[in-house]
Amino acid sequence: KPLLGLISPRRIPPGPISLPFISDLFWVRKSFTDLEQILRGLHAKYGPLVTLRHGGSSTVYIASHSLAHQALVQSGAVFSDRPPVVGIVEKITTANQRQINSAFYGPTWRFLRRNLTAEILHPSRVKSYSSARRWVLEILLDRLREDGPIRPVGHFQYTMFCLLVLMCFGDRLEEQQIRKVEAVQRGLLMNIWRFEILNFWPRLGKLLFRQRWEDFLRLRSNQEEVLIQLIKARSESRMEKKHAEDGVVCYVDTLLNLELPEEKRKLTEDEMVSLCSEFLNAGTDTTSTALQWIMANITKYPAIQEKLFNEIMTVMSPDKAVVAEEDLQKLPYLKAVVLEGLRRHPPAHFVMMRLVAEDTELGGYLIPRNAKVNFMVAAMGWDPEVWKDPMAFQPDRFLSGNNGGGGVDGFDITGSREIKMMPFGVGRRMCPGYTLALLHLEYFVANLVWRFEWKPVEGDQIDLSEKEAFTVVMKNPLQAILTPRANCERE
Ligand code: HEM
Repeated sequence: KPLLGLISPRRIPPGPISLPFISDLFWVRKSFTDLEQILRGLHAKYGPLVTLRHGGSSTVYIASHSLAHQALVQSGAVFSDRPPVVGIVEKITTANQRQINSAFYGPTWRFLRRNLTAEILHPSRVKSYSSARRWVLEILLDRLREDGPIRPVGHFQYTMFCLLVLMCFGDRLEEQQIRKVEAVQRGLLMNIWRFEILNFWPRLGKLLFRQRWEDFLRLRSNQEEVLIQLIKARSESRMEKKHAEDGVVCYVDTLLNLELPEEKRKLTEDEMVSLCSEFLNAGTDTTSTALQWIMANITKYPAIQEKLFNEIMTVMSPDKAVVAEEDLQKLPYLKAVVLEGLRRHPPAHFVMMRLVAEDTELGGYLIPRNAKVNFMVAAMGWDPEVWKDPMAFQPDRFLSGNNGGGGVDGFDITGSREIKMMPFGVGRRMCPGYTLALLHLEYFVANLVWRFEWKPVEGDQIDLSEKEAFTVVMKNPLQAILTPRANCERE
C-alpha cells in the first residue's frame, strides 16, 4: 500500500518509448510469436518487468518466477480482473462479458466458475464421464489403424472434440452433428486473427473492414443456430426425462438450472451459447495441441517411448485391452512425460490478460490501477536459472528431483507454494480445467503408446518448430508410422 506517497515507488516498469497510434500501427501486423521474441530482447535489456505499448494500450510483461508468485498468489485479489473486451470479443462473450475467461473479477465470474468446477469438473462428475472417454478412445484407435505414414493431429482434435461435445450436450450425437458443431466452432477460432483488426479500433474497424465484420457476424450467427438447436433439444429431453437414460449430467443441464444471483434471472440462449463455446474451445484445442507435442517427442526419442511402454506393462494383464484410468496413478513416468510436454511446449505462451485492481508495488516499480499485466509462460518453463538444459525433452527431471523438476508427486503445477512453470496459469484465474486436461493427456498418451509403436517416417527428423494458431502448434505437424503392438494382437 502506498504510504503518504513517500516510500511508494513512482516509476512504472521501463520499456521502449512508444507513441500512441504510430506504435499501434507497428503492431497491427505482428503476431504473438513476434511479440514474444521482441519481449525476450526487452527483458534482457530492462529486466523482468517491461512495459510495452501495443494493441491500443500498454501492458506490463512479467518474466520472473518470484514476481509472478508475488503478483498472482500473494496479491491474488489485485491481479485477478480482466480488461473490458471490445469489437468481436464483445459480441462473442455477449453483454457484460458472460464467459468465465473474460468475466470481470466479481460475483458473476465466481458464480459461473463455481458452476463449472463444482458441477462438471468435480472428481465424482469427471469419473461419470469415464465411459465417454473409453468410447472416444476407441474412435481414436480406430482412426489410427492405417497403413503408411499418418498425420494424427486431425484425429486428436476430432476425438477430443467428441469428448467435450458429449460433456457439454450429453447425448451421443451422430458424427454428422458433431462435425457441424466442430465446423462452426473452428470457423470462428481459425479466423480469430483475421478479425483481430476489428478489436484495435472497434468503430473505425467496422467501417474500414466491413467485409470482415460481416463475415464475423455470419460465423457467429451460424454458431448460435447450431448450438441453440442442441441446447433446446437437451432442454426438451430433460422435460421428457429422456436424459435420465444415460444418467450423465452435462454442462448444458447445469446452465439450464442456473439463475444469476444478482439479476435473479435465468441465462439467455445467447449467454448459454457463449459459455458452451468457451467450454468446447478451452478444452479441445489446448489438449489436442499438448497431445501432439507429447506424441512428437515420444516418436522422436525411442528410449523415452520404450521406458514409458515398460512402465505401462507393469499395470497390464492379459485380460486388459486398454490402460484403465485407475491405473494412471501407478505410472509416475507417464506423469513426468506429460509434465515435461507442458513445460517444453506449453499450448499457451501467455496467460489471458489481467487487469490490476489498485495501485500496487511489484519488483520496486509502481503497477498502476487498471494497468494490463501478462506473464511469460513459455519463457518461465525454459529459464536456465530454474531448469537445467531447459530446451531438452527430459521427463526424468520430474522423477529425480534434479534438473528443476522436484519429484513427480510433489510437483506443484498450481504454483501456490512456488512457481517453476505455469502452463495453466496460477492463482484465482488459473485454468479450472487443469486436472481434467492432465487426466485426458495421461489417459490418451498411455493408451496410444500401449497400442502402437510410434516411429518417424524414414528420413524425417521430426521438426519441433512452432507456429501460432489458436494455441502454439507444430509448424510441421507430426507424421509417424504406427505399428500395432504384438501385445494387442488379441484385439
Ligand atoms: C492442456 C490443456 C489446457 C491448457 C494448457 C489450458 C491453459 C489455460 C490458461 C493458460 C488459462 C489462463 C489462465 C490465466 O489467465 O491465468 C486458462 C483459462 C481457462 N481454462 Fe484452460 N487450459 C487447458 C484445458 C482446459 C479445459 C479442459 C477446460 C475446461 C473444460 C479449460 C477451461 C478454462 C477456463 C474456463 C478458463 C478461464 C478461467 C478464468 O478466467 O477464471 N481449460 N486455461
